Amino acid sequence: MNKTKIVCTIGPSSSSPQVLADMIRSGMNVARVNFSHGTSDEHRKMIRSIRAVATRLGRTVAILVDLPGPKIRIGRLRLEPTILKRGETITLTTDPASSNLTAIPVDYPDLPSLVTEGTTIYLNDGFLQVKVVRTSEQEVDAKVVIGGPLLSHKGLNLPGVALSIAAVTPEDLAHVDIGLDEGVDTFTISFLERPEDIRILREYAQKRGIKIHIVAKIERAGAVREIDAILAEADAIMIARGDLGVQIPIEDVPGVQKQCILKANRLGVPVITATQMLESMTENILPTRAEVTDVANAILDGSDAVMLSAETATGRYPVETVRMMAKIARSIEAQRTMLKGRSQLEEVLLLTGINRRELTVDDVVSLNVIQAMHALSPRYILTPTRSGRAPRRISRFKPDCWILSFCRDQKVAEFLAFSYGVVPFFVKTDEASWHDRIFDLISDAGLAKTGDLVILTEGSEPDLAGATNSLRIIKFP
Ligand SMILES: Nc1ncnc2c1ncn2[C@@H]1O[C@H](COP(=O)(O)OP(=O)(O)OP(=O)(O)O)[C@@H](O)[C@H]1O
Ligand SMILES: CC(=O)C(=O)O
Ligand SMILES: [K+]
Ligand SMILES: [Mg+2]
Repeated sequence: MNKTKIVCTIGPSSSSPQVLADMIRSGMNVARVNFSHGTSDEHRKMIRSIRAVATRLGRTVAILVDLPGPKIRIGRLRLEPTILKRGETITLTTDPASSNLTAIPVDYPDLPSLVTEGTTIYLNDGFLQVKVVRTSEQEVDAKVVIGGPLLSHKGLNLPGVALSIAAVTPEDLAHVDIGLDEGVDTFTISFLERPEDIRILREYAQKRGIKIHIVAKIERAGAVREIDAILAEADAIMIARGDLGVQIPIEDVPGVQKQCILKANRLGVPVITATQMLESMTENILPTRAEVTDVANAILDGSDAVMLSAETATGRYPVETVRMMAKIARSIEAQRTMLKGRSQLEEVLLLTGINRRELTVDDVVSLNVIQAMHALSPRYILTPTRSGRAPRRISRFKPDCWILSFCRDQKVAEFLAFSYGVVPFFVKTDEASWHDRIFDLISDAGLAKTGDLVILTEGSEPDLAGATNSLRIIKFP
């Protein structure tokens, strides 16, 4: 099994129970349902189908609802694909009832007022570019600079233009209601720039009495600037390289990715690296060498999870792509210590702690767990947890040893599907002492035998979240 978690976008290529089952068996940990595509009925059906298949296989698959946010999109095209030719002038219309049959519909009424003559508009993650020549109340005429085929519902980007709406729109809140009705509790916010949007979404769910997990998508220049504030509010972040690569210069993406990963690791916030990871597998049975190397480097840098988008949503080889992702992960994970020795994060934390005495109690406990692991090569790290914080603090170092985590809250256990090397167990127990229950569980599952060395973290007040303050090294009884 791979320690790096694999997130797969579900779409037409992967919605059948057979394909879903094969993807789960091949290593899918999280199913992403992008609410930007399809109808509410389809979203409900998809969520139920993913749950049904996972239950049948006896596997935990977390479901991630990706909210559309203020992303501007092309509407439904009359001609699929519509070919844009270099040099020709096209018309974008915001009027759904436009009589201009060749005009390209856009779902954003403010578009004509946001652009002026000379503005470059990027379509389909920047693969197509047009330059505005004139605007009217409901139309934008633009000259094609970079042409090619355009499909319905592809994104439209205006880098640097301030969008007039918040990242959590009224439509998003309606989508959240559907997700919550279906028992989903993990949502992404797309195109956010301000950490307030995370609070708005959290409070909305809280009004229904539900605690949700929020994944902040880093895909605008503003989000990169606000990364520290966003990391303080979000439960996880996603480096959404598709839109990011248009919103900031594409050559800046690798550096931003590395910075975001290190900052997220430092705080123990799970980080997903996303988009075009094995893009060529949408068409081909094998990825390029560059793609394989990109995935491996994203993992070595400290990604908790890697994501597949069109590869599994609309690609020809969804199952083979998941299998390939899992193989790349397993190979590089086995070489981690040899290639990097002590992780960059361990260095950073040890140095700040020694020089500036800034380490917190849980920094020290998690560092000690890692030191003990290096010295003793235990069978497992065992972490009872209330909030998921203790396993995440250890997981951020990307240890070679599996972290088995035990949790009384099913939603908290499910969210650990986003953390590297963590295997969550949902334990139905109110016993004050977890130990016997945990040891029974492990030996029943055939995971350890008498005499195996394990590291166990503990809190002096087991019912308190964030109270882990000690570790024990024990021989499995
Ligand atoms: N449920 C779906 N139905 C049809 N096509 C889908 C679905 N989900 C994804 N896709 C297709 O897969 C491609 C990549 O998926 P992805 O989820 O990354 O979407 P996206 O449109 O690029 O938007 P976002 O920026 O929100 O991720 C999309 O462009 C879309 O064509
Ligand atoms: C995943 C996503 O939203 C992006 O790459 O833009
Ligand atoms: K989306
Ligand atoms: Mg995006």
